[in-house]
Amino acid sequence: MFEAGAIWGFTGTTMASLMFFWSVYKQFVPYQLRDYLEKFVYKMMGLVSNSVRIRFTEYTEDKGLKKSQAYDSIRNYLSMKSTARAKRLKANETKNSKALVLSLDDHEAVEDVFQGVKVIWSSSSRKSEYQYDTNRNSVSEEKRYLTLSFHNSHRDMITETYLAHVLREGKEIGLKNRERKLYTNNSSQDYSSWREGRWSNVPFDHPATFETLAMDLEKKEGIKKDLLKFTKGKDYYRKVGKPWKRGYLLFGPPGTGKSTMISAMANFLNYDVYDLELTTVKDNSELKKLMLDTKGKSIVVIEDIDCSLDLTGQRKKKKDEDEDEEDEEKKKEAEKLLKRERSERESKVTLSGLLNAIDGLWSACSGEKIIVFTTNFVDKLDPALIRRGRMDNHIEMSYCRFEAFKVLAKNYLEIESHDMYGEIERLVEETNMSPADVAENLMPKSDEEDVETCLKRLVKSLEEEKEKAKMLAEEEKNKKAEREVRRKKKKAEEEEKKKKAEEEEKKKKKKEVEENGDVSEENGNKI
Ligand SMILES: Nc1ncnc2c1ncn2[C@@H]1O[C@H](COP(=O)(O)OP(=O)(O)OP(=O)(O)O)[C@@H](O)[C@H]1O
Ligand SMILES: [Mg+2]
Repeated sequence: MFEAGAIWGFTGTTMASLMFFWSVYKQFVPYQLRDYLEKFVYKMMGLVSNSVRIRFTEYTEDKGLKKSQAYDSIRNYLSMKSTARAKRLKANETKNSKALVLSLDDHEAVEDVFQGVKVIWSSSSRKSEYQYDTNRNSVSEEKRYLTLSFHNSHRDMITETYLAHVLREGKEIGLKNRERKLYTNNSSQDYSSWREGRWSNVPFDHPATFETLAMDLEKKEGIKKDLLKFTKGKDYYRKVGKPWKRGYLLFGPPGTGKSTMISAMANFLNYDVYDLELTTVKDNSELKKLMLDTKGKSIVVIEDIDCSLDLTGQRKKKKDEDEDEEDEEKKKEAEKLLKRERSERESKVTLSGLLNAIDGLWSACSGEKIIVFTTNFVDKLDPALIRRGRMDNHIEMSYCRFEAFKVLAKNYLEIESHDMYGEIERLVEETNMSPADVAENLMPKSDEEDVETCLKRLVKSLEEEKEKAKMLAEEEKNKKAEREVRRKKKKAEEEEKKKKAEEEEKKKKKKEVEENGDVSEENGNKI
């Protein structure tokens, strides 16, 4: 008995040669006859070969000549196979792709084996000469297509399993090779007046990675694991009935790497980034549309959420209570309030609108999405906004400690250790300096500056910072003591006032009693 594979091994190769022969020489046949002859040739081949052919065209004609996604995915898949096997390749510079895309050249064939079954892919093109341009001139247009040929006995496996495998793999390759984008929302005014899309984009090319991110190593590994688990969790999320998305809240003082972390996340996952500027969003429905316009495999970012909108329910109340806040803190707060008030005038997005945008019913439209909020003041956010399930992972970005310093020193000075490390370790653990400031000190300012100069500058800065912090703490202590004295004085004055008022009251009452007594005496005498 003959094995189907064996027959295909013989006839398949013959067929591929015949197809190749036909695709090369058909151009010499008048095009009026070509379709007719092609049908005939394929019919004859079908009779002797037992092979099945599926054709995938570059453009889907039924959708007004839209580029076929299946064709692109197959081309990506074949580019992987053909670079290794085919003799003639074609290099394309494709829009949205960061590298050249190599694919099968026209009239070239390549073999693929899946679950022990051999298939042949061939690439062809056909010139159609009955197209007309806008001036009614006849123009020829090349229509490309890929043909998959296989033995009839594998029809079910190929159509059900193999094709799904090819499309899936091809899509993955396409996503990996695509040029990633940084999107930013156009203000509602621009959007309506200029008829632009809701999002504008530029190529995303931030160099930050988890390797260059300075933070506690254990924490960093935890975040990477969490992200990887998320990307592989499609089935899991479906099983537990949750939309496939995850929220991260990054909080910490300025310059601790919150924005850098977002870029590192995007580079790690190969995702696009949507930087959502809430202050320019007109209202809740606009926000909903913006979110609907975002694609999967992306990170939606809202920076400085505490000053984007009036989402901080407790802020005013808290401000009244905490009269003892530092001056600097007050200044920052005032600035943020001003920014917020300005934004309130422009935007009518409310807390509930934002909550809906994050996890309303429709937010699950396109899966695999990460939402990141950043803030300098985590305590001031409404708990509803950051509860687990909405912001699943709360990550504190802290001042630079020794672990983080070592990463920065490796990035900026290419060193792993130095005699001064002991001193620096002690200083960074005692001082609150942001990684941004540490990095600035480590960066050589000229070619003459060597490692030692940079480390010395850092030590000097750390010492100054420590001294400053000490002075500030002292000042704060004095201020606190002064405030306590003032408070006590105020209390004593109030008590004195109260005492005086009580005495006055007593005197008044006594006088009244005395006067009333006189009157009653007078009245008594009269009676
Ligand atoms: N953890 C870090 N690792 C590496 N570089 C860092 C880190 N933190 C800060 N930097 C450096 O400092 C610069 C500023 O950091 P970044 O913008 O990420 O801070 P941020 O926390 O977002 O600050 P803000 O709260 O003001 O937005 C970055 O360009 C980066 O070079
Ligand atoms: Mg930032």
